[in-house]
Amino acid sequence: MPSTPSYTRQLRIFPQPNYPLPSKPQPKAPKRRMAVEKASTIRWGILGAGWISNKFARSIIVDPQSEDPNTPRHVITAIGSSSIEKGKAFIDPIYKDAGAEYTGAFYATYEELVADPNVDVVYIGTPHTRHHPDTLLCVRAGKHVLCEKPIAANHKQGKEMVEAAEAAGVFLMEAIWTRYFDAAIKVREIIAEGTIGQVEHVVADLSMNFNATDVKSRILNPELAGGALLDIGIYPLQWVNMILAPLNGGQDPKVSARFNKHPVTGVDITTSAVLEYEEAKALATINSSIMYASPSDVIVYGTKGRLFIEGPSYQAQKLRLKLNDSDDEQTFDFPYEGNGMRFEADEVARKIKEGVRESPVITLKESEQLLRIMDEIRRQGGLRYPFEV
Ligand SMILES: NC(=O)C1=CN([C@@H]2O[C@H](COP(=O)(O)OP(=O)(O)OC[C@H]3O[C@@H](n4cnc5c(N)ncnc54)[C@H](OP(=O)(O)O)[C@@H]3O)[C@@H](O)[C@H]2O)C=CC1
Ligand SMILES: O=C1OC[C@@H](O)[C@H](O)[C@H]1O
Repeated sequence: MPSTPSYTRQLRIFPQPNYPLPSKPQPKAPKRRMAVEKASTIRWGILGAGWISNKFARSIIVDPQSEDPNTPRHVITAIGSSSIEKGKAFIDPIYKDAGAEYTGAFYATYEELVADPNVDVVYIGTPHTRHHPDTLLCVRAGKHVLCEKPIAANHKQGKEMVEAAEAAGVFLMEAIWTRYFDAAIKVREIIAEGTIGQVEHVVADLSMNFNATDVKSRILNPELAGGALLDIGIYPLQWVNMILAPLNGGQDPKVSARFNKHPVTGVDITTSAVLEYEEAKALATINSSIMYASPSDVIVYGTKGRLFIEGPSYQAQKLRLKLNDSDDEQTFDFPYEGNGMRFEADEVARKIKEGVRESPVITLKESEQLLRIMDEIRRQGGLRYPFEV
């Protein structure tokens, strides 16, 4: 007779993760604009006057600035765009909305922007395939860089960028802004304190109906490294990796992935992947689609309870905690004014002033790891970009 199987969980000893915090947690946004005595100023150049650059510039100029005196004050000193007219149409309304006037420079080439001595750090808001050449241009000119996500279209490009930044001795960070919200900091705290026990499974999603029809757009165009994974799938992936990678001994997770592809351009439009973090003894599922809208939540299941991160998962501000030994659910709200991109900008400014070359909240090693994972997901899904062939 075979012995009755025991479903009792074997006692497993898990290290609790020691998640990094931003160098100084952001104080709550003030209700009224306040004059804050600042230790110093950080001078931004904006490269690419497109949609997200607009959000970023607004967040650091129009939204309330951090009250922390050690967080430098943000100013924009240069705009690099395909034309001076576009640059002006981009920045003038932003400064006007802040009750000020833009007095910085305009450049019609990115090369001129990186030669401007009045720029400390460049925000790169260009399409995915431009991140590699644009970052190389900036760091080789001695500029610090905050580069939009994904930091590169593939790992080969990302590795070169990291090496170039190291060689130049400048700061480089991938703009995973999600990690700098108070809600994300709280998630790291709750898990690190062991409140939900050992993390067994993370289920993370970001799906939005883009109604994308233009096959030349950066969302659908493989020449611009389009597709759901690189544009929005990176958010569920970064949540999962933020939670599980510190418990996985530096190893990449094992990947099992499938794509639903665009009928014309072949980029992934709906993406699912199971990730196995072997050493952490945990699984994760990431889902992302540009064909439908979902609640876009993240749920972290632990042995003592679950943590629900309310969507959209790129910009969390509400958490719900349900422990096994209680019928109640605890809610945590982290409201903020504006779109919240200023929190990552604050981290960049503080780190540059501290003289360090990266942020512990999203290290360059992890950015490289995210690229390796996405490369593998694309390999299994059968998506190679034209510039990779
Ligand atoms: N953090 C977030 O929430 C978000 C991040 N993003 C990321 O930001 C990046 C840009 O996205 P988004 O702002 O939507 O893109 P847009 O197309 O709106 O803007 C990109 C800008 O890059 C410049 N550019 C340089 N080369 C090219 C090229 N070959 N084709 C098109 N534009 C070019 C243009 O500016 P110019 O003519 O002025 O030089 C253009 O306006 C992407 O990497 C995306 O993943 C996007 C949205 C949200
Ligand atoms: O980062 C992003 O988040 C929001 C989306 O609208 C956008 O396309 C994407 O790049």
